Amino acid sequence: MDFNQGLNFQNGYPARRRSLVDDARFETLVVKQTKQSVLDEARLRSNDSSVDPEIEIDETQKVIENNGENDAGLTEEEVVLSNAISEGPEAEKALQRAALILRLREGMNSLSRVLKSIEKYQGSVCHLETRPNQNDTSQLDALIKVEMTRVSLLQLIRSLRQSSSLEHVTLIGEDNISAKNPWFPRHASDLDNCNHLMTKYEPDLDMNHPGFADKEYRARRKEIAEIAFAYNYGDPIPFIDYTETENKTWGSVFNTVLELMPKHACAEYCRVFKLLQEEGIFTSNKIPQLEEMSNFLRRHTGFSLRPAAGLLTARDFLASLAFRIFQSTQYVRHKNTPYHTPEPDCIHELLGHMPLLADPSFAQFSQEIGLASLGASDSEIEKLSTVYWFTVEFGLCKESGVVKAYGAGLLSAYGELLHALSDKPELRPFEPAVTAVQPYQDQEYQPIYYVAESFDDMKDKFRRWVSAMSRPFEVRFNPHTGRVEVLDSVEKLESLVHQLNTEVLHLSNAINKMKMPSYQ
Ligand SMILES: C[C@H](O)[C@H](O)[C@H]1CNc2nc(N)[nH]c(=O)c2N1
Ligand SMILES: N[C@@H](Cc1ccc(O)cc1)C(=O)O
Ligand SMILES: [Fe+2]
Repeated sequence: MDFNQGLNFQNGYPARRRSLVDDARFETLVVKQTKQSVLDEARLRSNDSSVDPEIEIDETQKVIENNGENDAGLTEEEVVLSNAISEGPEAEKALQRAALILRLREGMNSLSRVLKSIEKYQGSVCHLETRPNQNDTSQLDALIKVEMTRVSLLQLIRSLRQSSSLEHVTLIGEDNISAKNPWFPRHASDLDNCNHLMTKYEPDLDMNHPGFADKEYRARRKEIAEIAFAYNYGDPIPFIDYTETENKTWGSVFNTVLELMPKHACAEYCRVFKLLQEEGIFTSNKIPQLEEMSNFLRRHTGFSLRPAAGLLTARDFLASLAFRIFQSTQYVRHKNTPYHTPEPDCIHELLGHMPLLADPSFAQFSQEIGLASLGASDSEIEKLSTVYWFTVEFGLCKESGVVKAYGAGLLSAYGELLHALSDKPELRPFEPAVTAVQPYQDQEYQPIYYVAESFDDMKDKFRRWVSAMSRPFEVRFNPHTGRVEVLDSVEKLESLVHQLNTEVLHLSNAINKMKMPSYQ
């Protein structure tokens, strides 16, 4: 991933703010670069010599961990700040507004020292708040908004960090402090800013990735990711001329799923799968193009696709569902592991997710999850994505007493599908509030799956649980404008009620007409 293209800091909050889901913790640029060079070295060795790769991996891992620790003090904002400064003398002198959060050891005494430092670096204080620290009431937390040149700001932070009267200092983006008014996409075009990636399972960075030591594979993966980085809302999704190897990988997964499906997949999945075969989109000899799949979805449920460069943060991924948009990867898993891959690829998206997204009731439900995620707190996003994980990705349900799979991660990975339905894993009844706090990993087969009484029962339970979430406002997608509206005024609600009344009138007219003798 090219960090500059993949990240956008102008969209209201930096990536780290959106990805506090445990797994989704963003690496700082510094950590990433260090990791990259260590990994490059390791790769060189494992590519070009016959040294036992096991030993290499252990050693490299140690170096990564150490480096990670050393750089832990730099936040993403500080890295961005110092990068901005290095652009030239103009940039150095540009005034920057910023918010600092400080933990003061000696209460108000420390505060006066901090204010003096700000004065010394010719900064001005625009806002100041203090409160007792929640864990240790003898200490004080302060929020200080300042305005000063970027160079001075960086110097100030460094000097504050050295001060013994401060427990710690955090710099956060100026527009990132209001929890009451969080930024979230209001229109599908805003999703151009919602494509933050989690880099942990990229073949470039993860030594366990099946493509880690395959140069050609990594180049291809990168070439396809570039398409996603360059993509903007409204563009047609570029055609990919898949290689024979890629089509063969698809074919082997496709044929195995086709074989297992009648016995193991839920009815809704099987219904749309057949439709996709009839339309010639699902065939064993070629990977469907995202554009044709997007058009198919649009006709059935109004869902559409946009290309994604890799595994997205849960917040960004869920947000797009609010607009009935699914962010889909376009590259193909490594040929050596058709039965399972640690990161989503287009086989997972196409074979796993698409059939259910073309099902009207499931599409509606997916959009509701998306809407519930907009402006949700980090801990709510974490719960939401955990439930999503154990349902949409890895869910099992009963159908006339028989356990079937509806989770996309099972229907795109026959290795895991067979594992899930064997007697190896533990099966538990699906209960959103309990499932929401179950830890999971996505590198290997799951040890635990949740089984719903039925597919519909899962949707109902999930829906009820989602609507009880604590977000202090309600949102609605307006299909006429394609915008998400916050329902916060009597006027908006009145006009909505009017609109719904008109629809109800049409529905009751239809019922009355059907009841008339002339209709029979
Ligand atoms: C919301 C939840 O975390 C879920 O597993 C998401 C995460 N990011 C993703 N990103 C991509 N590209 N494709 C996916 O299927 C997902 N799934
Ligand atoms: N394991 C899935 C792909 C996948 C990986 C990670 C995820 O978060 C989701 C899906 C497969 O092999 O098809
Ligand atoms: Fe998925």
